[in-house]
Amino acid sequence: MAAHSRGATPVPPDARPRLTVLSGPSGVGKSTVVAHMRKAHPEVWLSVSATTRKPRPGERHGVQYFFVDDGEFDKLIANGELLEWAEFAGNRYGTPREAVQDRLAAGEPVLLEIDLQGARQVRESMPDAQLVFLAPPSWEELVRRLTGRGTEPPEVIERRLEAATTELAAEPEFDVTLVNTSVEGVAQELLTLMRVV
Ligand SMILES: Nc1ncnc2c1ncn2[C@@H]1O[C@H](COP(=O)(O)OP(=O)(O)OP(=O)(O)O)[C@@H](O)[C@H]1O
Ligand SMILES: Nc1nc2c(ncn2[C@@H]2O[C@H](COP(=O)(O)O)[C@@H](O)[C@H]2O)c(=O)[nH]1
Repeated sequence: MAAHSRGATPVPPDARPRLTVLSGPSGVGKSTVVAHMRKAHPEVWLSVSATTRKPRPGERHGVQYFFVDDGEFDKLIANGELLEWAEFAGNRYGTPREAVQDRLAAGEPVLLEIDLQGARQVRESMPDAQLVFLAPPSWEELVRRLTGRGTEPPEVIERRLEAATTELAAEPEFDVTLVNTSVEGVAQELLTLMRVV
């Protein structure tokens, strides 16, 4: 099944987007889509963020995230080591700057999977970045996915859904919207937008 896009793809045919940002409400399926895409295309480089969130079962330091405490996160900010950072649902998350810059300098496509606040910061600091919004097929399906994942207690789900209303309202700020009806379809669309295939 194909993914649905809203709006024309804004990428000029002769340009290779150098930095792509994938955002969307918690539970919409960003990590699932990116994992699917990278299974077939391991050459797509995904930035590993730093976070103060505690690891979920199975998550490993340096793979899904660099898990740091508040003091370490403060130092990353103070030393200018983060390209962007934000507080989301009670934890802080940020993109390590140097690794992104190294990849861009090497001419490789770079993917960031970050929240709306981070996407806005990247838009400011790197106006050439391509901002992609991943939308759920419906609010009910978003709630189903976030709850069904089973990784957060009800009060955290509540906070994330509260943030989701703000994030969904910000969809028009993005260059393109992909509706996550099919993981395979969205992964394919993302590869096309990144000019990987
Ligand atoms: N197209 C889809 N159809 C049905 N279920 C899906 C689809 N895409 C993802 N899911 C499921 O939705 C749940 C949330 O997905 P995922 O963890 O990838 O979301 P996320 O956007 O990365 O969330 P967060 O921002 O909280 O990290 C998972 O259980 C995943 O298997
Ligand atoms: N602004 C940033 N947001 C980030 C970053 N890394 C992840 N995220 C976003 O946080 C939420 C919650 O993630 P979870 O793993 O706790 O479910 C989600 O929207 C991520 O996309 C980052 O470096 N900067």
